[in-house]
Amino acid sequence: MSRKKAVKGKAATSSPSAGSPTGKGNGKAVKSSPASIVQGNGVVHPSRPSISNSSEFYDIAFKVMLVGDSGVGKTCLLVRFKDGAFLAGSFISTVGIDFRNKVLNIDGVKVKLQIWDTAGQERFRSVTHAYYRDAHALLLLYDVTNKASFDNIQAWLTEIHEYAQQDVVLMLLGNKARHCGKFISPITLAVQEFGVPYMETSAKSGLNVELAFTAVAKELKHRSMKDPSEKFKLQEYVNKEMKGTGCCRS
Ligand SMILES: Nc1nc2c(ncn2[C@@H]2O[C@H](COP(=O)(O)OP(=O)(O)OP(=O)(O)O)[C@@H](O)[C@H]2O)c(=O)[nH]1
Repeated sequence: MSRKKAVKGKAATSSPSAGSPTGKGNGKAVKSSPASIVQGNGVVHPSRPSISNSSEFYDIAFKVMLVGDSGVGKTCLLVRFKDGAFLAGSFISTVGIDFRNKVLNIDGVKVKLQIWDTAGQERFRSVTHAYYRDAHALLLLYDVTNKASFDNIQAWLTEIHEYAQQDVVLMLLGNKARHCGKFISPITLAVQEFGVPYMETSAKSGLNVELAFTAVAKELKHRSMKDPSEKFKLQEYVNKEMKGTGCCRS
């Protein structure tokens, strides 16, 4: 297997807010960065991301997209995974889309994840639609403390079925969860009805964040290697490794 070199992008976000597939949202602050690939008018050019070289080598690479309502914690989840830090303070909504890379060692194979952080706001929906078809995996986030974000899951799933590849790896993440015993919240129970692998995370504490990306990387690696001797079941793996049941907010 020839080893390739990873490239690194910078996360960048911005704008006022309000957004979900159903148009609901919560108005917030503005943030921007010179590394953002969003142009002045909010139009994104998928073929011209801002990238810089990095010295990390990898064997296989995949694109993973973070989607979900504005404010559920997509940017924070990515920052926690990439930098091990929590973006505390006032909520600054993402404008358009941006990405960060991380190379994971999955059973001796270097798997590069190029993780796209999308804006949850309705007004960027047409921009993010263009990226769905290239995504190998989608992490659909909701906020365990915000029922509206859970209620919007079905609308997000409809979008995903419309724009993403049929065989895309899909996982639901209930973010802002907290490890607090065996109690299982009504939302957690209801999420199981979607028949999509799910787990609960906290970008704030770091709970299960590494696991969410590792599980997806394992699934993608397993599919691409097509090794019949190696059986991998995403939900079973997550259930075995997951800490906490996420009944509380973090
Ligand atoms: N308590 C708690 N707060 C969180 C967590 N993750 C994110 N937040 C907070 O939730 C707010 C929104 O987080 P973001 O990561 O900006 O949300 P987003 O989904 O990227 O929002 P858009 O960019 O508008 O799509 C911020 O104030 C974060 O500090 C978490 O795990 N626990």
